[in-house]
Amino acid sequence: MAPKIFIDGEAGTTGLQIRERLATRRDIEILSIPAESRKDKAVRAELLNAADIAILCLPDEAAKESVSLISNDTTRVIDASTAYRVAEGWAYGFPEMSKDQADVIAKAKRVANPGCWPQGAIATLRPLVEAGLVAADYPVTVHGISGYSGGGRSMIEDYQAKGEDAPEYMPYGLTFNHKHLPELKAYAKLSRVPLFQPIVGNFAQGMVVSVPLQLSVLPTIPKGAELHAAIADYYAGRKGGFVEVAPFDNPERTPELNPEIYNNTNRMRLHVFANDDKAQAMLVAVYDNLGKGASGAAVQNMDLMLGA
Ligand SMILES: NC(=O)C1=CN([C@@H]2O[C@H](COP(=O)(O)OP(=O)(O)OC[C@H]3O[C@@H](n4cnc5c(N)ncnc54)[C@H](OP(=O)(O)O)[C@@H]3O)[C@@H](O)[C@H]2O)C=CC1
Ligand SMILES: CC(=O)N[C@@H](CCC(=O)OP(=O)(O)O)C(=O)O
Repeated sequence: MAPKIFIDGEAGTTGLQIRERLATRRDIEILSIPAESRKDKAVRAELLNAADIAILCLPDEAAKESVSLISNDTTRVIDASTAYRVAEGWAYGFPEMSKDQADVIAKAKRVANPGCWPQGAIATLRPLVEAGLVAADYPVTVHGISGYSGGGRSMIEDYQAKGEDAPEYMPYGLTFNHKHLPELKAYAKLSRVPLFQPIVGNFAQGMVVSVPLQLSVLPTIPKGAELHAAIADYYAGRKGGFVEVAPFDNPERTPELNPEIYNNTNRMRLHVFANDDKAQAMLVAVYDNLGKGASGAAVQNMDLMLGA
């Protein structure tokens, strides 16, 4: 029998994109909730308990409610919200993050899908921290730009309603308390909370996440090529992964840093730029906030859990 998948929140931004990605799949059965019942606890409870895998595409509180409505021992969960990303008993749903993480996810009953922002910074920083090239207590700064779909249905409606009057460039997170900080610190293996300052751009989808590095403050100053080699080695030979590393190159500018180029794919491409004379570098990840940043990652995790 085909495994049953229930997307709780299937009418939202992330849920809809998961549905689209699964629309042609014949190896799974989608349990769909009638639109008028989508917030009805009893109907949700029934579908949650009937599912082999429930994918939660809900605000944090509603995701916690869904988990509490599961009364059996068989339904496995992928949660797209922030609720469980550093919680005990939950596997972090970034399969490429380490050599064994895909196996951990494949066996897990509870998987927390990563936040869109942290994934790019974890992908570039973790290999360097593990290799000892960037100290765990280095005062990391992360910044980036995301399309407005990152803010879900309400932000999409707001940008679309404003049309040409919508802001082209809107920095936020200015209290430096973004909800992604705990997972970013934990899975990049940092001992200090990073400074994270994101931006929303007036485009729907896609993102660029950057980590500038002042290498001169490190006890041993690595060259740009060493940073690149460590990152490239880290992801080399990972079967079925979606993280790729661009060749080491030092252009003044490049069209590869267009946030929209991997839209509607699950790709994440990493870049290292450096000036060895100045002991400066910048790590950059480019991907789709709704692909590897959300819905694509959820489908990747579902496939791992199904052994597909
Ligand atoms: N957009 C993105 O790029 C990413 C989003 N996420 C996370 O994924 C989750 C979903 O986000 P997103 O799809 O953007 O958000 P949306 O606001 O687009 O969708 C959320 C959906 O959940 C529904 N919902 C709200 N409360 C309940 C409830 N109690 N019971 C059932 N359904 C409910 C909403 O209905 P209604 O609109 O009628 O309230 C809406 O359809 C969030 O936790 C978000 O933080 C994670 C990574 C990236
Ligand atoms: C542009 C924008 O507003 N983006 C969202 C992040 C979206 C995301 O990653 O979702 P989670 O909330 O589930 O982590 C934000 O910064 O809060």
